[in-house]
Amino acid sequence: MTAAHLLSARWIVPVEPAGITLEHHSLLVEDGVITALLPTAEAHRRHPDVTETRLDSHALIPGLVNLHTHAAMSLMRGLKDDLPLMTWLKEHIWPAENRHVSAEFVQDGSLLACAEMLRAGVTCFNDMYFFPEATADAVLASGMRAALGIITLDFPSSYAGDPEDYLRKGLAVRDAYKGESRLSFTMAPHAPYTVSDRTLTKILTLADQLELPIHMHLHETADEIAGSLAEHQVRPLTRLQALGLLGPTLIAVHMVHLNEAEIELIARAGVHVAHCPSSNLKLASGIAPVPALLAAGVNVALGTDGAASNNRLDLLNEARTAALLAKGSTGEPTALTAHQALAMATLHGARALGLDARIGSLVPGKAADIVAVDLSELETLPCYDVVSHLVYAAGREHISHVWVEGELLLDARVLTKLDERELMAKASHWNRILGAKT
Ligand SMILES: CSC[C@H]1O[C@@H](n2cnc3c(O)ncnc32)[C@H](O)[C@@H]1O
Ligand SMILES: [Zn+2]
Repeated sequence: MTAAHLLSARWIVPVEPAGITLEHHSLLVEDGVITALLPTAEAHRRHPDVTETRLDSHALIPGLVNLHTHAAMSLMRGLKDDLPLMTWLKEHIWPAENRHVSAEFVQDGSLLACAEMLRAGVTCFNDMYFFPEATADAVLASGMRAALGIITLDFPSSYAGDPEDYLRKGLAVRDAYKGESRLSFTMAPHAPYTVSDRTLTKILTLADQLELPIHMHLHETADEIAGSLAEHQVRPLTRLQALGLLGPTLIAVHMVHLNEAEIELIARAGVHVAHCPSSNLKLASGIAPVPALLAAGVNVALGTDGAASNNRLDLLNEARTAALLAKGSTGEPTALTAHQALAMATLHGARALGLDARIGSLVPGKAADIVAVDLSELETLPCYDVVSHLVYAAGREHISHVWVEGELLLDARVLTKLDERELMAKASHWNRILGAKT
């Protein structure tokens, strides 16, 4: 996109202010930033010489924010299905990771995931995986944004030997990519059952010193709670509270098993929740109490989790699933509206990452991270309510264009910076390696 550009669309859903859909409006984008949102006729009068992209049957929405994934696990999609979390992890995923995960694996898997996410309208994702430097390179090649986890586990992997080693390596990656405006970092202890009190305390100190969010799986399964009661005599949240981890920098992933007191506790502490409905359903972990969390004032956003447990990196589908689950589990059709679901897929994720001053809605002053959805296909006709269609009727196949900082990354469903054939060849290569019987 040139220095100044008009994006004119049939509809614009800015997400902020909430509940608004504008018809026949334009976004003026200058040097990657939205500088005006105005009626198209007025935009033509005021800016007659500015180049324009006309999207006459499309809705423009903010880029989607995937608040929890393991991008490189796209190469493990469908490797092992239909198991509960701990059997899946201990008997299949962790052994496969120990044998196969390298910087090359992570780079190829992350590129594949970036391609899939861009084609699904995701412009920013919050990642937690081994070799984050390889994910960083993939993100920069794709043009997306990402928050990368400085991961920690108390056991060794093909990436690091002990918690100090994990932290040293992760912090070095953060130093190496300083100044990359599309990258940020989080402290990412894997889960309460894989990280000790001593390591968690160290991570909290680092997070405070470096002003980084903390990204952690939490209260995912009933077994996790039972294990914590057996080992620590308290539930995981109580343990983290005692360690001082509960606060507005914590992004707690899953939060399926919560009692009323815990919902109040995290609301008061300002903890953010990454709700991953498809992963929770597929691993039979349970259903997170999202309506109760929202009623308590918790910022709830959406994640796909990795492609090995979902098996799609499709955030619009998570918005639909979240809305349907909330209604079905409460018997209340207004428990989670389409507008709320879209806000969870955009602004709420940006807020959890501390990026809501820059992304998450289409308002002047924010970066031009924009998605165009084509609503002229027969699956989305007729159209009475655009937001209803975005959440309940449209699919990722209707996403036509994606921009990050005004840079066109998906043009009529074609990736502009990534080579789809090369990605497919790499996926086949790893398919042969991980699929080989030994
Ligand atoms: C420290 S790198 C991330 C680590 O997490 C594993 N993982 C993937 N999905 C889940 C999940 O739903 N709960 C817990 N852990 C998960 C992944 O395989 C890596 O080992
Ligand atoms: Zn996860």
